[in-house]
Amino acid sequence: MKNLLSLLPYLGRYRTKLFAGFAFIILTNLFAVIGPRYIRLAIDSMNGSFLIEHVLQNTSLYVLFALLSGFFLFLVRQSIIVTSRHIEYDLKNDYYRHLQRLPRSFYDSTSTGELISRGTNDLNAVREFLGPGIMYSLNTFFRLLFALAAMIALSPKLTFFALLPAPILSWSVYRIGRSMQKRSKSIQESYAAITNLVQENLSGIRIVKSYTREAFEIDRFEKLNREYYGKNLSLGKLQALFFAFLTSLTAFSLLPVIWIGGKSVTEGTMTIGGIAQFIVYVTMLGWPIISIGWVTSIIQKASSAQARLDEIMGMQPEPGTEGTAESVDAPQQKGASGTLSFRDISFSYPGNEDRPVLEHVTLEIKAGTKTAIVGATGSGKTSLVSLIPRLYEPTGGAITLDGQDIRSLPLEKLREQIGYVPQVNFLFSDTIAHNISWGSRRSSAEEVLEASRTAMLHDDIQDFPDAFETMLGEKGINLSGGQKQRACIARAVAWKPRILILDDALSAVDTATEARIFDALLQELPDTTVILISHRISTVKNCDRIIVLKDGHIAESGSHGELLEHQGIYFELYNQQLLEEEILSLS
Ligand SMILES: Nc1ncnc2c1ncn2[C@@H]1O[C@H](COP(=O)(O)OP(=O)(O)OP(=O)(O)O)[C@@H](O)[C@H]1O
Repeated sequence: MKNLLSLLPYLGRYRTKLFAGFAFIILTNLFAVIGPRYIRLAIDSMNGSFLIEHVLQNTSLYVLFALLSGFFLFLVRQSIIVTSRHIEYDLKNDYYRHLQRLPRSFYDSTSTGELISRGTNDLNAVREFLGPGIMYSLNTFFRLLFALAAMIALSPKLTFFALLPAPILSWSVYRIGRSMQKRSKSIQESYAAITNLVQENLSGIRIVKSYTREAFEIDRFEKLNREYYGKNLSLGKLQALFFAFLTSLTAFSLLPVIWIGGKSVTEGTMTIGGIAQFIVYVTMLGWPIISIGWVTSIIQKASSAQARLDEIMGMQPEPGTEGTAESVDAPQQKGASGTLSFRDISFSYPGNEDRPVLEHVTLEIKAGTKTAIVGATGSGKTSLVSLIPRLYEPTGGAITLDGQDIRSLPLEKLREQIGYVPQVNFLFSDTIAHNISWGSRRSSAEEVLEASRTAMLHDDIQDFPDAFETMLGEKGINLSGGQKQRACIARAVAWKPRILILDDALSAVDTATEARIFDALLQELPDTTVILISHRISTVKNCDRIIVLKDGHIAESGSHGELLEHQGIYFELYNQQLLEEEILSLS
């Protein structure tokens, strides 16, 4: 229950509407409880003589109060349920905004399906609490308060007997409610697992199809779905039992009312109209008492859902992102010249601290130079460059940009200087023009055209049905692997970065084309500091400097000529690739 306290600031934002809703709940219940008084007066007015005016007058008043109660009930829904929708809107925005600010390392250990499930299923459970949950809790409270007061005023003795089943009711609500909470928590976990499976499967549908694992995946889905279905059925059964049990228990309350009430009428201590009024109250209390069980399950469900949301919302966002202290205090950087310096950098991935990936790397990359990083797979190339935009933080040492520690720069300002093309590229379901200008809020149509030329994608685009306006992805055409990679390079170029990082960015095109594209690219961007990761010597040989990484250390460094003279790892790699080319040309 205390998990729900984190919703207080949201409730506070809409306090006026909520207070109005609170007042409307009091009014609707007050009128609902006043109404039955006129049933008593109407019945008692018939005692001995039948005066139609009395009956009409009292029944009209009863109807009037019922109408007033209905009107305020309408306003209750308008204020409380509408507020819950406002808060749901705020919560969704905050959740998504927070997800955007969480560090890259968070996404290494959390599945997308899990995050989607929390943002939909859990958030919906919280919304149900904020709307129906709060509304029915307050309604039950005031209905009980007013109806009990009216019942005691009529007959304290009869009220006592009518309430005799109440302790059994409360105990049952508590016991069954706990069991329902356990089941709904387990349902939410199952739902998250299903979402994750579907999300992963649809993303990897090409692999599933190429390995003909459709039946296997259908089977996996069915298994999880059966589990989810079974859990829902078991909760449904429990709820059905719960409601049936509570409904019959409330009927038991009528027995003592009729028995002891009847005796009071014969003794002359109560009128028949009084008994009728009393019975209306007892039936009036039926639904609020039953809804205690329902509201309990809503609250319990929302409490575990909020705990799951808080787990994510409590995670530390990336330091220096908008709204955090670091970005406010940090000095404003107006465009760097692009000299990067790695000073004694060590690094291991979060959670893998015993496995160092980089150790004591010291390296200076001068502004405007072109540096290549080569090395065996797993030697730490991607890890090294991912420290530049601070996707991860080094465990030792510091990186400076134009002499300034990058940790002291606002993250946004730092990343504004960098164009990063990762190994695994990604394009959005949007037009090719929007994909290229995406992020670079300042790109004009000419700049998009220019960037596509630099990435040597322009000719391909002209062949697309709607040129730059061609839709990509789900609703549009699919690009070839090489075209996708060049579109991602064009996006980075359109960003006009000071520093351009290309991580194996053209692996899907042949060696000669890769070298040609890079040579052109390097010439087009004379002032940009370029860091290029590639396995191909033909691509890196024209760079100013080539760094050879081996097991997280810099093993060699120099120009193509210098490294060949050195006759080390690079030399071996060169000869190996030369040999491969010769064999290929012979075959
Ligand atoms: N997110 C991660 N969490 C934990 N370990 C990781 C993670 N990413 C990479 N590693 C490990 O870090 C080491 C270096 O990986 P990295 O991707 O930097 O190598 P690389 O030289 O770029 O390799 P490749 O040429 O295959 O891309 C590898 O041992 C890899 O298993």
